[in-house]
Amino acid sequence: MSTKSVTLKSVTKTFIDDQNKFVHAVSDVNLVIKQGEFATLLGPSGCGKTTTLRMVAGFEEISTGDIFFGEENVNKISPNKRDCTMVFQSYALFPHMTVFENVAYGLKIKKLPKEEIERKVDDIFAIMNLTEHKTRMPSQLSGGQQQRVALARALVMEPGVLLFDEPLSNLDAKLRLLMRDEIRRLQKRLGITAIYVTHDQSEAMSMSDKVIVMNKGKIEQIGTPQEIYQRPKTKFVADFIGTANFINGKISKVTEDELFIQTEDSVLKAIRHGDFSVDDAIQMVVRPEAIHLLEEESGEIKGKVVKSVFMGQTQDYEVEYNGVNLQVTVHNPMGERIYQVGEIVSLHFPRESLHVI
Ligand SMILES: Nc1ncnc2c1ncn2[C@@H]1O[C@H](COP(=O)(O)OP(=O)(O)OP(=O)(O)O)[C@@H](O)[C@H]1O
Repeated sequence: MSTKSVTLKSVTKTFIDDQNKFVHAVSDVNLVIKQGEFATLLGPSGCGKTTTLRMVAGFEEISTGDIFFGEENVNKISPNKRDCTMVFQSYALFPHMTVFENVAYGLKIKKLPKEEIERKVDDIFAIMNLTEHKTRMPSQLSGGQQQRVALARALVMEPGVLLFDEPLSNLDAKLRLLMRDEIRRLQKRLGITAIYVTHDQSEAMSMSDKVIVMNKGKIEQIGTPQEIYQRPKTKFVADFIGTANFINGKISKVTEDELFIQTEDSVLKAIRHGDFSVDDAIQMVVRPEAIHLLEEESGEIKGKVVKSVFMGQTQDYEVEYNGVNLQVTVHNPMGERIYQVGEIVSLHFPRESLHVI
């Protein structure tokens, strides 16, 4: 299987809606997905992720810009000639064909010899444990099984690029988790380049080498799941991925690797990433699990507990600090001191947990 990189250069898509108005669905998207990489387009409904994927597949013509598979510009190549296959949310299996015939269909169209088709389909069935369902009709399979057949049908074509359009949305929560693992396992095993569209952040975080966060047709940030979570570039990214607390402040001192930030009543220290100057008004992002709560007398920075809820695996707090309610999560609270509503606590912000945007 010769997998390919995918490059988007200044790609835009403008639609004209029913009222003859322009809709800028995708604006100036630049992106490189390396060979064998699993990249996820993530963002809220309407951010342009499906349109981007459909342009890669060739289902949607691009308005301006270029798309490359490897070195080849595919702008003018029709979808059926592009070296990619798409797995859809709706499975899109042929209801009148058996599982075997569904998976063999694309190879038949390609006019491969019968024996080769049988060998390839059998191989993919073996990899995916689908052999026992070979002679069944799609209607005799569960949703999860149907989606696995749809995945087998895409993989058997040995495409240069594999595309996924929210493939797990129709499955129940437990099956979604299993399928995530299965897709990722197969993608790694085959070393195939994959582009995956979802609005589910945990899906994106758990599967991807690279996450591309989109908002209003533009890319907000590209990074590994860790980078996106720990070092969001914008407020939008911080807010969209996980739970984020925001603290306003002003830079009071800059050293080679640290920032000192003056808040209303205290000075906090953060690790410096990027260029900042003294007096810059900034906002810090801090995740709920990164804030430590200590007894009142243990530190200088004080807050008041306004909510304290036992959630089993965690104790979730809201702590009022400088007029803002911070979300604080303590994992594995067994054996930890539980603070009650109304108590004054000390807040500790480890410097690596404060990220300045
Ligand atoms: N054929 C079309 N004609 C007009 N506008 C369109 C068309 N297709 C998409 N749009 C608009 O383009 C924007 C981006 O749509 P797109 O489907 O790419 O978003 P999305 O992020 O995939 O959202 P969702 O998760 O809801 O599918 C939206 O404002 C949408 O209404």
